[in-house]
Amino acid sequence: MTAPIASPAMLELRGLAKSFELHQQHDTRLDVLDDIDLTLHAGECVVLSGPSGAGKSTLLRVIYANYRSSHGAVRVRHDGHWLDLAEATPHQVLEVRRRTLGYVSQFLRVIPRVPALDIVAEPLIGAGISVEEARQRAGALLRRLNVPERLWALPPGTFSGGEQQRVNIARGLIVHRPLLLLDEPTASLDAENRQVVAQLLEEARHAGAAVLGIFHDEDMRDRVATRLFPMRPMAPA
Ligand SMILES: Nc1ncnc2c1ncn2[C@@H]1O[C@H](COP(=O)(O)OP(=O)(O)OP(=O)(O)O)[C@@H](O)[C@H]1O
Repeated sequence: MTAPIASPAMLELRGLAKSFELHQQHDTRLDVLDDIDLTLHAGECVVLSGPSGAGKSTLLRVIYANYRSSHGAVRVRHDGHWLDLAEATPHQVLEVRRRTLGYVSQFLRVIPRVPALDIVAEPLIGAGISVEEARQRAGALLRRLNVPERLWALPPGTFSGGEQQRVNIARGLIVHRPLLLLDEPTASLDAENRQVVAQLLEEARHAGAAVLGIFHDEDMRDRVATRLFPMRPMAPA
Protein backbone atom coordinates (compact mmCIF):
# COMPACT_ATOMS: atom_id res chain seq x y z
CA MET A 1 0.00 0.00 0.00
CA THR A 2 1.32 3.44 -0.84
CA ALA A 3 0.14 6.59 0.90
CA PRO A 4 -1.13 9.20 -1.53
CA ILE A 5 0.59 12.56 -1.67
CA ALA A 6 -1.60 15.46 -0.53
CA SER A 7 -4.27 15.71 -3.20
CA PRO A 8 -7.72 17.26 -3.21
CA ALA A 9 -10.57 15.65 -1.33
CA MET A 10 -13.24 14.27 -3.68
CA LEU A 11 -15.73 12.82 -1.20
CA GLU A 12 -16.56 13.74 2.39
CA LEU A 13 -18.94 11.68 4.51
CA ARG A 14 -19.92 13.40 7.74
CA GLY A 15 -22.02 11.85 10.50
CA LEU A 16 -23.65 9.54 7.97
CA ALA A 17 -26.33 7.20 9.28
CA LYS A 18 -28.73 4.75 7.67
CA SER A 19 -31.57 2.78 9.21
CA PHE A 20 -34.10 0.68 7.35
CA GLU A 21 -37.74 0.84 8.42
CA LEU A 22 -39.25 -2.59 7.74
CA HIS A 23 -42.92 -1.79 7.29
CA GLN A 24 -43.84 -5.41 6.53
CA GLN A 25 -42.17 -6.50 9.78
CA HIS A 26 -44.21 -4.57 12.37
CA ASP A 27 -42.25 -1.38 11.51
CA THR A 28 -39.02 -2.85 12.90
CA ARG A 29 -36.08 -0.48 12.54
CA LEU A 30 -32.75 -1.89 11.42
CA ASP A 31 -29.80 0.42 12.20
CA VAL A 32 -27.02 -0.32 9.72
CA LEU A 33 -24.75 2.75 9.56
CA ASP A 34 -24.11 5.29 12.30
CA ASP A 35 -21.89 8.35 12.42
CA ILE A 36 -19.66 7.45 9.48
CA ASP A 37 -16.92 9.99 8.78
CA LEU A 38 -14.66 9.45 5.79
CA THR A 39 -12.65 11.69 3.48
CA LEU A 40 -11.52 10.27 0.14
CA HIS A 41 -8.79 12.02 -1.86
CA ALA A 42 -7.99 11.98 -5.55
CA GLY A 43 -5.57 9.19 -6.37
CA GLU A 44 -6.39 6.92 -3.45
CA CYS A 45 -8.25 3.62 -3.31
CA VAL A 46 -9.98 3.04 0.01
CA VAL A 47 -11.29 -0.48 0.53
CA LEU A 48 -14.20 -1.06 2.93
CA SER A 49 -13.40 -4.02 5.15
CA GLY A 50 -15.35 -5.83 7.84
CA PRO A 51 -17.59 -8.86 8.25
CA SER A 52 -20.69 -9.72 6.27
CA GLY A 53 -23.56 -7.50 7.33
CA ALA A 54 -21.31 -4.61 8.42
CA GLY A 55 -23.06 -2.32 5.95
CA LYS A 56 -20.39 -2.03 3.24
CA SER A 57 -22.76 -2.33 0.26
CA THR A 58 -25.32 -0.15 2.04
CA LEU A 59 -22.71 2.59 2.42
CA LEU A 60 -21.91 2.54 -1.31
CA ARG A 61 -25.63 2.65 -2.15
CA VAL A 62 -26.18 5.61 0.17
CA ILE A 63 -23.27 7.47 -1.46
CA TYR A 64 -24.64 6.70 -4.94
CA ALA A 65 -28.04 7.96 -3.71
CA ASN A 66 -29.76 4.65 -4.38
CA TYR A 67 -30.66 4.70 -0.69
CA ARG A 68 -31.61 7.86 1.17
CA SER A 69 -29.45 8.49 4.24
CA SER A 70 -31.20 8.80 7.59
CA HIS A 71 -28.93 11.72 8.46
CA GLY A 72 -25.53 13.13 7.70
CA ALA A 73 -23.81 14.55 4.62
CA VAL A 74 -22.49 12.94 1.42
CA ARG A 75 -20.41 15.74 -0.05
CA VAL A 76 -19.06 15.15 -3.55
CA ARG A 77 -16.75 17.48 -5.44
CA HIS A 78 -18.61 18.06 -8.68
CA ASP A 79 -17.36 20.56 -11.28
CA GLY A 80 -15.04 22.06 -8.66
CA HIS A 81 -17.83 22.68 -6.13
CA TRP A 82 -19.05 20.65 -3.17
CA LEU A 83 -22.53 19.21 -3.49
CA ASP A 84 -24.31 17.28 -0.72
CA LEU A 85 -25.95 14.34 -2.49
CA ALA A 86 -28.09 13.69 0.61
CA GLU A 87 -29.80 17.02 -0.13
CA ALA A 88 -29.51 17.09 -3.93
CA THR A 89 -32.42 17.11 -6.36
CA PRO A 90 -32.93 14.04 -8.60
CA HIS A 91 -31.68 16.11 -11.55
CA GLN A 92 -28.46 16.99 -9.69
CA VAL A 93 -27.96 13.34 -8.72
CA LEU A 94 -28.24 12.29 -12.38
CA GLU A 95 -25.76 15.00 -13.45
CA VAL A 96 -23.28 13.89 -10.79
CA ARG A 97 -23.65 10.26 -11.90
CA ARG A 98 -23.18 11.19 -15.56
CA ARG A 99 -19.94 13.10 -15.12
CA THR A 100 -18.44 12.64 -11.65
CA LEU A 101 -19.57 9.51 -9.84
CA GLY A 102 -19.32 5.98 -11.29
CA TYR A 103 -20.67 2.80 -9.70
CA VAL A 104 -19.75 -0.73 -10.70
CA SER A 105 -21.57 -3.59 -9.00
CA GLN A 106 -21.03 -7.33 -9.43
CA PHE A 107 -23.96 -7.58 -11.80
CA LEU A 108 -24.40 -6.34 -15.33
CA ARG A 109 -27.82 -4.89 -16.01
CA VAL A 110 -28.43 -6.60 -19.32
CA ILE A 111 -30.39 -4.62 -21.88
CA PRO A 112 -32.26 -7.02 -24.22
CA ARG A 113 -30.93 -7.17 -27.79
CA VAL A 114 -28.12 -4.64 -27.22
CA PRO A 115 -24.72 -6.12 -28.15
CA ALA A 116 -21.87 -6.14 -25.60
CA LEU A 117 -19.82 -3.70 -27.67
CA ASP A 118 -22.62 -1.09 -27.63
CA ILE A 119 -23.28 -1.58 -23.92
CA VAL A 120 -19.65 -0.67 -23.28
CA ALA A 121 -19.55 2.15 -25.87
CA GLU A 122 -22.77 3.82 -24.67
CA PRO A 123 -21.32 5.95 -21.82
CA LEU A 124 -18.72 7.36 -24.22
CA ILE A 125 -21.39 8.25 -26.78
CA GLY A 126 -23.33 9.89 -23.93
CA ALA A 127 -20.20 11.95 -23.21
CA GLY A 128 -20.18 13.25 -26.79
CA ILE A 129 -17.67 10.88 -28.46
CA SER A 130 -18.53 9.74 -32.01
CA VAL A 131 -20.12 6.30 -32.36
CA GLU A 132 -17.19 5.02 -34.41
CA GLU A 133 -14.53 6.11 -31.93
CA ALA A 134 -16.64 4.94 -28.97
CA ARG A 135 -16.93 1.44 -30.51
CA GLN A 136 -13.20 1.36 -31.20
CA ARG A 137 -12.36 2.26 -27.63
CA ALA A 138 -14.96 -0.20 -26.32
CA GLY A 139 -13.35 -2.96 -28.40
CA ALA A 140 -9.88 -2.08 -27.13
CA LEU A 141 -11.06 -2.29 -23.51
CA LEU A 142 -12.95 -5.57 -24.07
CA ARG A 143 -9.81 -6.99 -25.68
CA ARG A 144 -7.73 -5.93 -22.66
CA LEU A 145 -10.25 -7.67 -20.43
CA ASN A 146 -9.95 -10.84 -22.54
CA VAL A 147 -13.57 -10.82 -23.74
CA PRO A 148 -13.35 -12.81 -27.02
CA GLU A 149 -14.13 -10.77 -30.13
CA ARG A 150 -16.73 -13.30 -31.30
CA LEU A 151 -18.91 -12.22 -28.34
CA TRP A 152 -18.83 -8.48 -28.95
CA ALA A 153 -21.81 -8.45 -31.35
CA LEU A 154 -23.98 -10.54 -29.00
CA PRO A 155 -26.21 -9.34 -26.16
CA PRO A 156 -24.51 -10.48 -22.92
CA GLY A 157 -27.63 -12.16 -21.44
CA THR A 158 -26.20 -15.62 -22.18
CA PHE A 159 -22.58 -14.81 -21.28
CA SER A 160 -20.87 -16.55 -18.36
CA GLY A 161 -20.83 -14.76 -15.00
CA GLY A 162 -17.20 -13.72 -15.46
CA GLU A 163 -17.79 -12.51 -19.04
CA GLN A 164 -20.76 -10.41 -17.92
CA GLN A 165 -18.69 -9.00 -15.10
CA ARG A 166 -15.93 -7.96 -17.48
CA VAL A 167 -18.45 -6.25 -19.79
CA ASN A 168 -19.78 -4.46 -16.70
CA ILE A 169 -16.32 -3.33 -15.62
CA ALA A 170 -15.55 -2.11 -19.14
CA ARG A 171 -18.79 -0.10 -19.16
CA GLY A 172 -18.03 1.31 -15.72
CA LEU A 173 -14.45 2.32 -16.47
CA ILE A 174 -14.60 3.43 -20.11
CA VAL A 175 -15.35 7.04 -19.20
CA HIS A 176 -12.98 8.62 -16.72
CA ARG A 177 -14.96 9.66 -13.66
CA PRO A 178 -13.22 11.37 -10.75
CA LEU A 179 -15.02 9.24 -8.15
CA LEU A 180 -15.57 5.50 -8.50
CA LEU A 181 -17.59 3.16 -6.28
CA LEU A 182 -16.93 -0.54 -6.75
CA ASP A 183 -19.04 -3.25 -5.11
CA GLU A 184 -17.19 -6.54 -5.59
CA PRO A 185 -16.68 -5.99 -9.33
CA THR A 186 -14.21 -8.89 -9.58
CA ALA A 187 -16.11 -11.56 -7.59
CA SER A 188 -16.39 -14.04 -10.51
CA LEU A 189 -13.07 -13.31 -12.23
CA ASP A 190 -10.05 -15.58 -12.51
CA ALA A 191 -6.64 -14.44 -11.28
CA GLU A 192 -5.48 -13.24 -14.69
CA ASN A 193 -8.51 -11.02 -15.24
CA ARG A 194 -8.32 -9.71 -11.68
CA GLN A 195 -4.82 -8.53 -12.49
CA VAL A 196 -6.15 -6.68 -15.53
CA VAL A 197 -8.79 -4.97 -13.39
CA ALA A 198 -6.19 -4.07 -10.74
CA GLN A 199 -4.08 -2.52 -13.50
CA LEU A 200 -7.07 -0.55 -14.86
CA LEU A 201 -7.83 0.77 -11.37
CA GLU A 202 -4.24 1.82 -10.90
CA GLU A 203 -4.40 3.71 -14.19
CA ALA A 204 -7.64 5.40 -13.10
CA ARG A 205 -6.01 6.45 -9.81
CA HIS A 206 -2.97 7.82 -11.58
CA ALA A 207 -5.33 9.80 -13.80
CA GLY A 208 -6.68 11.35 -10.58
CA ALA A 209 -9.68 9.17 -9.72
CA ALA A 210 -10.62 8.53 -6.10
CA VAL A 211 -11.81 4.93 -5.64
CA LEU A 212 -13.95 3.45 -2.85
CA GLY A 213 -14.52 -0.26 -3.11
CA ILE A 214 -15.39 -3.63 -1.65
CA PHE A 215 -13.10 -6.54 -2.50
CA HIS A 216 -13.52 -9.74 -0.54
CA ASP A 217 -10.55 -11.40 -2.22
CA GLU A 218 -7.52 -10.65 -0.05
CA ASP A 219 -4.96 -10.65 -2.86
CA MET A 220 -7.07 -8.19 -4.82
CA ARG A 221 -7.53 -6.02 -1.74
CA ASP A 222 -3.79 -5.95 -1.03
CA ARG A 223 -3.10 -5.16 -4.65
CA VAL A 224 -5.51 -2.23 -5.06
CA ALA A 225 -5.97 -0.65 -1.60
CA THR A 226 -4.00 2.40 -0.54
CA ARG A 227 -5.94 2.35 2.76
CA LEU A 228 -8.57 0.23 4.49
CA PHE A 229 -11.73 1.60 6.12
CA PRO A 230 -12.82 -0.95 8.73
CA MET A 231 -16.54 -1.33 9.41
CA ARG A 232 -18.43 -3.50 11.86
CA PRO A 233 -22.08 -4.45 12.28
CA MET A 234 -24.02 -2.20 14.66
CA ALA A 235 -25.32 -3.71 17.88
CA PRO A 236 -29.14 -4.02 17.83
CA ALA A 237 -30.89 -0.98 19.36
N1 LIG B 1 -32.96 -2.70 1.31
C1 LIG B 1 -32.77 -3.20 2.56
N2 LIG B 1 -33.80 -3.37 3.41
C2 LIG B 1 -33.61 -3.86 4.65
N3 LIG B 1 -32.41 -4.23 5.12
C3 LIG B 1 -31.34 -4.08 4.33
C4 LIG B 1 -31.45 -3.56 3.00
N4 LIG B 1 -30.21 -3.53 2.45
C5 LIG B 1 -29.38 -4.01 3.39
N5 LIG B 1 -30.05 -4.33 4.51
C6 LIG B 1 -29.47 -4.88 5.75
O1 LIG B 1 -28.35 -4.09 6.11
C7 LIG B 1 -27.33 -4.91 6.68
C8 LIG B 1 -26.02 -4.62 5.97
O2 LIG B 1 -26.10 -5.18 4.66
P1 LIG B 1 -24.95 -4.92 3.57
O3 LIG B 1 -25.31 -5.67 2.34
O4 LIG B 1 -24.69 -3.47 3.48
O5 LIG B 1 -23.70 -5.60 4.31
P2 LIG B 1 -22.25 -5.94 3.73
O6 LIG B 1 -21.27 -5.49 4.76
O7 LIG B 1 -22.10 -5.38 2.36
O8 LIG B 1 -22.32 -7.53 3.70
P3 LIG B 1 -21.66 -8.62 2.68
O9 LIG B 1 -20.17 -8.55 2.95
O10 LIG B 1 -22.28 -9.91 3.14
O11 LIG B 1 -22.05 -8.23 1.29
C9 LIG B 1 -27.80 -6.34 6.58
O12 LIG B 1 -28.26 -6.74 7.84
C10 LIG B 1 -28.92 -6.29 5.56
O13 LIG B 1 -29.90 -7.24 5.85
